[in-house]
Amino acid sequence: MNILEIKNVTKKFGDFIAVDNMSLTVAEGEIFGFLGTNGAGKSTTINMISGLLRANSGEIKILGKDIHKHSRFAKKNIGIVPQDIAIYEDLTTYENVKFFAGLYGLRGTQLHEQVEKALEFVGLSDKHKSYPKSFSGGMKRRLNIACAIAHRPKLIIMDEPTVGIDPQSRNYILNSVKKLNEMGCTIIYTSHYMEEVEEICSRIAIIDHGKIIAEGTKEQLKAIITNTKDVWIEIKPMETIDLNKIEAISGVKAVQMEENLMKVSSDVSVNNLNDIIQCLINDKVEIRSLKEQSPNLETVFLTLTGRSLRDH
Ligand SMILES: Nc1ncnc2c1ncn2[C@@H]1O[C@H](COP(=O)(O)OP(=O)(O)OP(=O)(O)O)[C@@H](O)[C@H]1O
Repeated sequence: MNILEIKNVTKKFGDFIAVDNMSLTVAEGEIFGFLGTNGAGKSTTINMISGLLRANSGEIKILGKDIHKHSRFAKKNIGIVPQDIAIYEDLTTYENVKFFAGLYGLRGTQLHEQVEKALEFVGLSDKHKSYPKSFSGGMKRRLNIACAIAHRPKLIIMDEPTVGIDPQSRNYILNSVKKLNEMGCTIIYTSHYMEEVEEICSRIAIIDHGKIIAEGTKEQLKAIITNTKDVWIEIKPMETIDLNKIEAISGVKAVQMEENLMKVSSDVSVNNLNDIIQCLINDKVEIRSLKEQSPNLETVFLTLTGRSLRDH
């Protein structure tokens, strides 16, 4: 069964179209990745799913039921981990989770037990009585997750939960996502870190300017670009390169510069390495090293949008 169906949804802010006629389905049991640059429309989409924002047109269903006609049902079945940490610093860890779980109608022993379980799940049981003021960014994130899962929703939506946290908390969160999924939850995981999405997601939608421009398993997405090969060329720092000249070489699809590393994506059927090297030599650019790279989601994104996820 589909846990989420988005059909022809559009959201405008004034004249600006943040989400553009988007359609998408997520099946129960998936870890679904939402990959896009800042401003692509991910948070707007999530805010519409959670009922925080209303779409200008289109339809959103949770477990087959329209989210506005069945708003209580939808809220009960969704847990949102927002991008901006939403916790009360003057409430204790326990009180925070209790507050959010209480919003879903949990009371008494059941409320207490589920709050305890959620805290245990995120590894904050021993911080029960502490105030989150003193917490690290990673601990606040974990508390935020506990607040979103205590009412045991079937669909958990995480909006960039690993931004700005230490690597240890990041691993903790990624493992939590996998564990929640094994426990039967469906997860929508939003990120602009393609390594994370590649690691944990069963299916991925690449979103750009409010539109889904590609969707599928990572293998299916990579298949889009099997006709592309990448070469990384390291040059002497501070040297300038005329990228237009490289772009003009036969077979070259995209050129990207990151400090003194140049990435040239070319049509796999064209052998243009000599031309690229010759072009650099002609411009008296000193080459330090050169390597080929197999395709990943970053390459897919770059090929589809002409831009890098990392630029944002
Ligand atoms: N309330 C608003 N009023 C006007 N424009 C908005 C509003 N909310 C979002 N936008 C614009 O809509 C676009 C999509 O924003 P959104 O926050 O959904 O992107 P995102 O993919 O989640 O990126 P980020 O990772 O930065 O949150 C952006 O250009 C943003 O500036």
